[in-house]
Order: sequence, then structure tokens, then C-alpha cells
Amino acid sequence: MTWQDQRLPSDHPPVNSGKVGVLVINLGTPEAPTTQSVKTYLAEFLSDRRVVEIPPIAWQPILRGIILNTRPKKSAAAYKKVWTEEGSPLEYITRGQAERLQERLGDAVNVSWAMRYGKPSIPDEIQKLMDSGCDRILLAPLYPQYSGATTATVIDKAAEKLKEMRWQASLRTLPPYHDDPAYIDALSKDLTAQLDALDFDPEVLLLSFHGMPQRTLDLGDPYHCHCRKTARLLEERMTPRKSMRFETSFQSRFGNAKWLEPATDDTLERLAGEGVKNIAIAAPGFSADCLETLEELALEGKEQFEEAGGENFAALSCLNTGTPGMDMLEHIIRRELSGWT
Ligand SMILES: C=CC1=C(C)c2cc3[nH]c(cc4nc(cc5[nH]c(cc1n2)c(C)c5CCC(=O)O)C(CCC(=O)O)=C4C)c(C)c3C=C
Ligand SMILES: [Fe+2]
Ligand SMILES: [Fe+2]
Repeated sequence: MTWQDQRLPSDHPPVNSGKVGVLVINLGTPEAPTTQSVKTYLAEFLSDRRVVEIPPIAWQPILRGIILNTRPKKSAAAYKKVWTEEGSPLEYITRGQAERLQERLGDAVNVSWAMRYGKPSIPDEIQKLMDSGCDRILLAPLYPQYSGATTATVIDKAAEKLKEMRWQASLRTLPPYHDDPAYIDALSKDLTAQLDALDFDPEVLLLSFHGMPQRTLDLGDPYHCHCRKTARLLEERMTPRKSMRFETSFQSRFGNAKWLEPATDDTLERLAGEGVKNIAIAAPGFSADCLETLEELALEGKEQFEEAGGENFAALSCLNTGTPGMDMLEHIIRRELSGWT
């Protein structure tokens, strides 16, 4: 066989199509706010060894025997409170971010989106990008702060897909952007506008990040340090407001192990107990509003704060598809595409 006779493997796009793909990725969400859908979603999510770092022989019986028989019903009820006609907030906001990015980046780039757990899956979307002629793909996990449980598992999943291919696409990955001036600026602009629109003056702006087991910090995961740095830079960047101070906490404690502290729920109660009456809460680690911000913070958090004696509570939105956030995503993604476009 000469080189002229050689055929392309069936999984490869046309040669020299020269297209660049961008795959925007977030965590994933159930297909519907029902016990069964949530069970399917949690079974996949909580079986990821990057997320729960307990050997499967010990963890799977607990997951299958206890957690998947109790949590899905409770979580489905919570999802029902935030579900919209367009579906899960995390899903439609992530899709919206990909659509806005496509408009901003133009025809030379194909932008798609995927979820680490559930659908659309990372392998399917990589395949579709390659089928559309992309031989270079930027994977963009929208997690500003790096963690093994989020960023790394996205890259693992993409690598699983590439492992099947004879002729792979070239990959780049978006680095964490927790301290990127473009991200800090976007948060500062967006949160300032939201604070200006409130009808009360918060005494505290509580920055709540998703929690992680303390053990991951002890083992060297940079997540906690990234969160603390984001919080410090944001406080330095925002124009001081009359009598408003910043605090940081970690939400969504799961299971019995020690998680990063202070916990958001404890902090809300403590602040109210100390006499704080007016509070605003923001979640800078989430690119898109989701169950954790719309239900756990905006609904549960409000109740906790008010029951402990607080009076005014505002849950601020994530960057979502707003202009400051989209300007930032366009900027950091264009930078990673340099030399490719
Ligand atoms: C061991 C458990 C968990 C770890 C570790 C964890 C890390 C982690 N998660 C996010 C972002 C999100 N998590 C979301 C939901 C969610 N998280 C856990 C557990 C762990 N997360 C559960 C069980 C759930 C599902 C809901 C529930 O039953 O409470 C979401 C929202 C998804 C949605 O559909 O809206 C996000 C986003 C990060 C960033 C992170 C580590 C840094
Ligand atoms: Fe989570
Ligand atoms: Fe939660």
C-alpha cells in the first residue's frame, strides 16, 4: 500500500479542515426533577473516584445501599423548586454561554457544550466537533478554581474518549482562572451593579464557595487556596462600601467527614447571632446559577439567616450570560486559542 492508498480512519475529520473547536463544560444536572432522574445522575456523579475518594469496595455499598435510596427524593424536591420551562438552570445557562461565545468568536471556531455527568456527554461532543471538521479542540471546564473533583475529572473523561481513537484531535485545556484579572474584574463589576440595585445596605458580603472534604486540602489539592485567593483579590478590587465587610465560607457539606470551614450555614447563623441584620451572599466559584445557589443559598440560606434573627437577605446572581461574565470568558478563551486562530 502506498501513501496515496491510505484511508482515513472512520473516526477522523476531513484532513486539513483546519477548524478549531471549543467545548464549554460544566458539572451536569439531572434530566428532570424526579427521584428516578436524580438517582441516575447521582449514581454517576458520586461513583466518580475523583469526587468521592473512598475505595469503591467500601463506598459502593454505602452509595447503593443508603445514599441512592434516600437522597434522590430529597434532592428532587429541591430541584423542583428551581426548575424552569427551559429545564435545569445549570443546563440552560451553560447552553446560553456556549451560544453567546459562538456569536462572539465567529465562524472560524465551533463552540459546543457538554456536562461531565449526564448529557450532552463530553465524548459525544468531542466526536461531533471532530465530525464537523475540528482537528484542534480547546476544553474549557468553567471552574475558576481548580480541583481534582471538578477540573481534573473533566480532562480524564476527555482522555477516555481520545484513548479509543487512532487519529486524535489536538487538545488544549483552559487553565484555572481564579486569580485572572479579567475574572476578578468581571465579578467586581457584576456584583457592584447588583449591590447598587439593592434596597438596603448589606453589612456583610458573604462569598460562599462549594465545599470539599478537608482531606483534599491536606493531600495538596489547590482548591481551597484558589478560593481564598479569589476572595482576597475581589475584596481588594471592589470599591469599599460604607460599613460593608467581606467574609468567606464553604457550602454543601456532604457526608460525615470534616469539610472545609467555616460552613456557609453556620456562618449565616453566627452572623445573625452577632447582630448582623443585613446581608448579601454571592457564589463567585459558580459560573452559572444552579441548585446550589438558587435553592441552597437563596432559599435555605435566607430561611437560616432570618430564623437566627437577620432581617434583609439578598442572594446575588452568578456571572451567567451577563455582559461582564461573557466579556471575561471571551477574553480568557481567545487567549488560549492564540496561534490556533
Ligand atoms: C462528595 C460530594 C461532593 C463533592 C466533593 C462536590 C464537589 C463540588 N461540586 C461542585 C459543583 C456543584 N455541585 C452540585 C451539586 C451537588 N454536589 C454534590 C456533592 C459533591 N460535590 C451533590 C450530591 C450534588 C447534587 C445535589 C444534591 O443532592 O445536593 C452542583 C449543582 C448541580 C445542579 O444540577 O444544579 C454544582 C454546580 C464543585 C465546584 C465542587 C468542588 C469544588
Ligand atoms: Fe457539588
Ligand atoms: Fe447542595
